[in-house]
Order: sequence, then C-alpha cells, then structure tokens
Amino acid sequence: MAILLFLIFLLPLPFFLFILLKHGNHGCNLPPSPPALPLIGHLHMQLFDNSYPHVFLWKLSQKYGSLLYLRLGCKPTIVVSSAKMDEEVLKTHDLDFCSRPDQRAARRLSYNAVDLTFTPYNNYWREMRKVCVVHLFSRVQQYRPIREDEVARLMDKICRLSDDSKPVNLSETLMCLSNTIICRLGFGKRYDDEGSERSRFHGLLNETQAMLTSFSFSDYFPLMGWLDRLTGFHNRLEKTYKELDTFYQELIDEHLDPNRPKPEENDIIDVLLQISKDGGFPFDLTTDHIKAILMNVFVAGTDSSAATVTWVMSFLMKNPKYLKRTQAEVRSFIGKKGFLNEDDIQSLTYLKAVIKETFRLQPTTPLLVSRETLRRCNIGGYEVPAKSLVHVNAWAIGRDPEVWENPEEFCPERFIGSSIDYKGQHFELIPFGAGRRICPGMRMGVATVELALANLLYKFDWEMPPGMNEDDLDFDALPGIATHKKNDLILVAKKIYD
Ligand code: HEM
Repeated sequence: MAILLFLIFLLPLPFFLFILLKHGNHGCNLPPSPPALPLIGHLHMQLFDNSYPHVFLWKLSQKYGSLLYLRLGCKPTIVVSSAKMDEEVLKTHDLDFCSRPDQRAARRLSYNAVDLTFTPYNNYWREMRKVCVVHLFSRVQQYRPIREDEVARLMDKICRLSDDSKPVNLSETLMCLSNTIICRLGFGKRYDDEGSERSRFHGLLNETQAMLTSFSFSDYFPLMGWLDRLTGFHNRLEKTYKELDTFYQELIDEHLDPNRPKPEENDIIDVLLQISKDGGFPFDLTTDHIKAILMNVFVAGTDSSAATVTWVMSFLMKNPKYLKRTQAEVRSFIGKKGFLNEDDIQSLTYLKAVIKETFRLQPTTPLLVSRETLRRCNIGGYEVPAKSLVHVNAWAIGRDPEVWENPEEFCPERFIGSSIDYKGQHFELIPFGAGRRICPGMRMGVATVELALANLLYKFDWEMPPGMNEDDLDFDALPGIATHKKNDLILVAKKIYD
C-alpha cells in the first residue's frame, strides 16, 4: 500500500517541478535554511526527528538562527524563535503577518472559515473580531459565578477523594473543570461527570483537535489533495464535520425552542442568536457562522487552561521550595475564608509569578501562533515570501538566552518586581500571542487558571502517590493544539482543615 501511494505521489512530478520553480528562491534573500530535498523540501525532517515540534524547531534555530526558512512541500514556512524576531513579526510587521494559513481541516470545521480563529485577515475578520470581543470575550465578569461554582464543586470532589484516601487524577479533573465551564458559558448546560453527553462532547473535542493537527496532503501539495482520500483523512474529516454539525444543531434548536426556560445569564449561543436576530453584524450571521464560532470557543477555550494548571502543579511538585512559598501566600486567608474567590486572588502576587513562570516554560506547540504573511516583506535583512506559513515558537522564546537569565530553571522570583507580563506588550513572554490576532480569551483563560490553582493550594497539601517521589515526575508532552502532559498527573490531596 505504501509503495502504491508513493508511486501515485510521483505521478504529478512535472506539476510539482513547475510549482517549485514558481515558488522558488528566484534570487531573493531568504532566511537561513537547512539543506532541502527535492519536492518535499524539509517535510521529512520532522518525521525523522523524535523530538516534540517545539524542541525540534528550537534545535534548528540554534543552528540556523532565530529567523529560519523551511519549505514544507510547496509551502514556504518561516520559524521565529527569539524575542527580538517575534517583536519584528508580531509588532513592527504585524499587518503583514496577521493572516491565518488556509488549511483543509480548519476550513471544513470552521464552515469555510466564517469563524474568528481560522479566517484570513480581511474586513470580515475585523468585524467578526469586534463583535466577538464586545459581546462574548468581554463577558468575563458575567461568567464569574460559573467559574466560582465549578471550582467550588471541584474542591468538594477532591475533599471526598481525600477522605477516602484515594489519589486525585489532576489532569483528568482539571480537564473536566474547564470543559464544564465552557459548556455552561457556551450553551448553558452542565453535563454529569460520568454521563453519556459529557463523553460525547469530550470525544468530539478530541476528534476536532486531532483533525486540526493531522497531516493533509492538500495543505502542502495543493495538486495532490486527492491523496487525502487514500490516506483516510478525507473520510475522517467528513465524519467529524457531520458529528459536530449535528451536535451544534441540536444545541441551537434547543435554544430556539419557545418553551425553553429563560436562563439567569445568557450563554454564548443566546448572545449570538440575539445578534443574528437584531442584525447587529454587517454580514449575515447565519447558523453556520454561529456553529463556527462555537467551534473556536470549544477548541481554544477548554484544553488550554486545564493544561496550564496541570503544568503549574507539576512544576511546583518538582520544586517544593516554591510550592511552600506559594502556599504560604495563598494561606494568608486561613481563618477568614473557606474558599478563595476572584477578588481574593487579585492580591496574590507570588501565585501570579508562578503562573507566568509556567507560561514561560510549559511545552507549547508552535502551531498555536500560526500565521500567514499577506504580502512579501523584509525582516531582519531577509525576505519573507507572500503567503508563507509562520510559526512563532513561544516555547523557544521563553528560553531566549538574550533575555532570560538561567532559562532552564523554574524560578518564579524572576517575575517579582518585574513589569514583564503575557498581555502582548512583552515579546519575551507570548503564551497568548501578540498583535492583532492576540488571544481574545486571555482574561477568561487566566481567570480560570488563577482561581483553580489558588484553591487547590489553599485547601490541600499535595503529595506524590505512595512509593513515588518528585524524581518520578516527568515533563513529557502530548502533541496537540494545547500541549497536555503525556502522563496524567496523579497526586494525593491532604485536607489542611475541615
Ligand atoms: C490559558 C489559556 C489560553 C491560552 C494559553 C491561549 C492561547 C492562544 C494563542 C497563543 C492564540 C494565537 C494568538 C496569535 O496568533 O497571536 C490564541 C488565539 C485565540 N484564542 Fe486563546 N488561549 C487561551 C484561552 C482561550 C479561551 C478561554 C478562549 C475562548 C473562550 C480563547 C479563544 C481564542 C480565539 C477565538 C483565538 C483566535 C483569535 C483570532 O484569530 O483573532 N482562548 N489563543
């Protein structure tokens, strides 16, 4: 089968050569690049390297520089790996770099890019971003009761496990927490922990993430898109699309049911249906648009916060000195409170420093900040072709030796008294990206991370399961859009008071 595929792949060789010549160097001064193979360019390199994509690209940048050129099939690709270069790309030249690549799975699952995340930069994106920021992402405070209620329920669940001397699978419980928060604020539903609807949602989310990160021939060899049918990519994508579409349609139908009780707080579907009814959007806001935005909120909003809290807990367990210090700060409320709310958290400067340090160090896929150049431009003395795929490697930037002292160390103190934050003004720390496309859900994401983490440390002491110690903690990551820990983080919680 593999040989057959390879032969089929070689058939349109003349077309390829034509395209390569068309997209070739043509004497332009491209950034440094490793040697490439004919046709596939550098696509094979990742295949034969066992490292994670962020580590693999970082290693290449150490050899070729912080602005690196790769050719992935027919797609010119730029990799950015230093604070200085990402400032060039995300600030100085943001307008040239603020589009998104047209990728097959993303296009299909976003109803032909009528969403916010996968839409190219144009007037439509600007209007869509405005509507989403004003009506959805600014509602951080309105959704505060949902976050506080869900974190309180999580604490109760961990208390019960602690009473029964059972270990806590933090990776799993934190995923459940952020899924539940998104389901409640997205479509006003709270699924049972073990119910079939929850596993349906979870399964759909995993499949969507898998499709968005799977290899498709059409993304790198536009004339070979038909090979996606032979590899099974096409059928899998269509199946995922149909299942997701049915899921969204059921939710929208429930919201349109005149007998539905009026909710206390409008969820995202309510808000979008209202905008569509009022005509408050310069383009038609159809059901497809609403479904596409829901996909963005699910994909971007669920895993990332859960993954971050799990990484923070892993780093703290590995570094007990910092765990104790964070707990000491959080526990200044003892005797006054049973639960820390979002007001209490504002004063927790050390906890915030720990979160920043985790953002700097946690494994992050370079896919997260994936852009496309709108036009040909000059960066750092090099030319970047129009329609280049751009990967900004936030993880590599977090260890840029020009800005970080001892970049390998976990040291939250580096942020105490420092003005550096992750809000898009400091290009050495960009977990949420920067510039026009910066994550609009940052405040929502951070609110969940801070609240969950503060209460986990406030209410419990944490230990490794019996027979294990901190040397058994690993920091292996899973590939995906949000980078999760490969092995679940399982710890024992000890209640510090009743
Ligand atoms: C810890 C949590 C989160 C992290 C680390 C994160 C990270 C990111 C990053 C790196 C980008 C790409 C930015 C760029 O290209 O410059 C992004 C975009 C985006 N994020 Fe987040 N995010 C988080 C939470 C959320 C949440 C909670 C939501 C929604 C409820 C959300 C919605 C989005 C959307 C819609 C975009 C695309 C924006 C556009 O293209 O205009 N994110 N996020």
